[in-house]
Amino acid sequence: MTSKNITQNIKDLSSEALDWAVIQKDMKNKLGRDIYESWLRKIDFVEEMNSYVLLSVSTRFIRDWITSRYLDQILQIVKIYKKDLTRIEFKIIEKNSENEIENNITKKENNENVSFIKDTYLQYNRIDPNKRFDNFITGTSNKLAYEASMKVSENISHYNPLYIYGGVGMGKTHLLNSIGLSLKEKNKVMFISAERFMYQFVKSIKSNDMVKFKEYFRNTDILLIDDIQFMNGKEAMQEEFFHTFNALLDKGSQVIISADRAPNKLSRIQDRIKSRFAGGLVVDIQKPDYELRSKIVKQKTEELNIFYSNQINISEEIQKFISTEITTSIRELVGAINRVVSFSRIYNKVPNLSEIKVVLKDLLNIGENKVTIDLIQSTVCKFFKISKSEMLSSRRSRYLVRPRQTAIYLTKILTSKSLPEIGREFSNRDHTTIIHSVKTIEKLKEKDPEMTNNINNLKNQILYNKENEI
Ligand SMILES: Nc1ncnc2c1ncn2[C@@H]1O[C@H](COP(=O)(O)OP(=O)(O)OP(=O)(O)O)[C@@H](O)[C@H]1O
Repeated sequence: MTSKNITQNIKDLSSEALDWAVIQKDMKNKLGRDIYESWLRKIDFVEEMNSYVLLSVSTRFIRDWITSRYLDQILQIVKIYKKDLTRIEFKIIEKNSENEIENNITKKENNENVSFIKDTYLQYNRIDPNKRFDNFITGTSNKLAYEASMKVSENISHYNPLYIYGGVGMGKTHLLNSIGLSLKEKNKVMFISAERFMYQFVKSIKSNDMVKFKEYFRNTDILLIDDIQFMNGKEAMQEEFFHTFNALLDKGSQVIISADRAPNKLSRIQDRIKSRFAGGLVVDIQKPDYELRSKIVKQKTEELNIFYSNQINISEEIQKFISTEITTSIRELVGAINRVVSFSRIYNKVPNLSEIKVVLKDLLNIGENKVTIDLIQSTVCKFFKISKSEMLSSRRSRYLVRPRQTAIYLTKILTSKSLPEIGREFSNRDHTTIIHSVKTIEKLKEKDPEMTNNINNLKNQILYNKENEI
């Protein structure tokens, strides 16, 4: 199997019809089970046109939520299978029959004296048996977080709350899960992501089930809450969380929190909550150094080799290549090994180094992507001869609006930032302003060659530090 064949196989995928079930599976893997179950599972496929795909959801709220947070990632996944699709459109199709079914279930369960709401939580309280302390590999960057998690599992309320933070894919969920696993025999454990907490919270308000919601969360012995940064800006949810949190600490329950940043860096989260977080034990997980990366690669390769009865022998050279090149996160590292193993099983041979480069192309690119919003803003400001404070101001003079829209457009196409993230970097503008800016520039590009020229020029400067080539 040559690199050309592999590339061809990847290309061949584009000629097949879009299989929504496959895309849903990818969304689940890429964005995680919680986000998938809460929002993405509700998306139905309607039809595929030349350049866009039409999907449906049942309410405007769900559409807006998905559009503002996950649209980019969904499009990226869709493009893997159909690179010609450039847009996703949503249609609202109300699902009365689904609501009726849900109401009937509620009634049935109420009759049987089983709390509907409680069961709903339990469905999402699944602890993953594969993420344990004994398969968490430690190194300098995560040792402290690991040891603190072990301590909490041995001695509840010793450090309360325990707050673990670190970048994406560094092992925070793995540690929270391990704590949950080791304490669940003797304690009532609740493991939930902040996103799911929010979803249940909104659902309980809508269905007048707040009492049960409060009771359920306040009755737990161990509350593990993942990705707390997600609460940003959601005042009502923060209020509820704060009271739940205090009630739990008062009764001696253990609270463990994970986030992508330190408590004092959390944005749009009430100060009293941040200060509560900072009052417990705060530990971070840093980026893995080479030593840890190579330990993980070695151990995971050995595990998989044993699992597949010694049929997969990934050479030291390849192990070293992966450990050196994939530095972004442990998730990428583990993903890379899994991909190499899948390749070996499909093609019945271990890939050589040049094949590895094809198989892991997208992962290897991640580390090289150095385009930041700051770079885009500065380059655009220099190009249009305006200052950065003018660009970020709220002034609407024409000589500022176009450069601002251009910078927003370039951020959208050159980075993987979501619309709200881009909005925040442009002085907290709303995501609808961001959508409007992108659409305006797209339209202008179609009819104004000067605009196309400017955009190409700017793209070159940002990506390659060159002025005139594309
Ligand atoms: N030290 C480690 N040893 C073994 N596996 C690890 C380690 N750290 C992370 N992993 C694995 O890497 C993957 C990503 O880890 P995890 O989901 O815990 O990251 P995270 O920090 O919670 O990321 P996110 O912020 O995206 O939720 C998981 O499959 C996890 O089991």
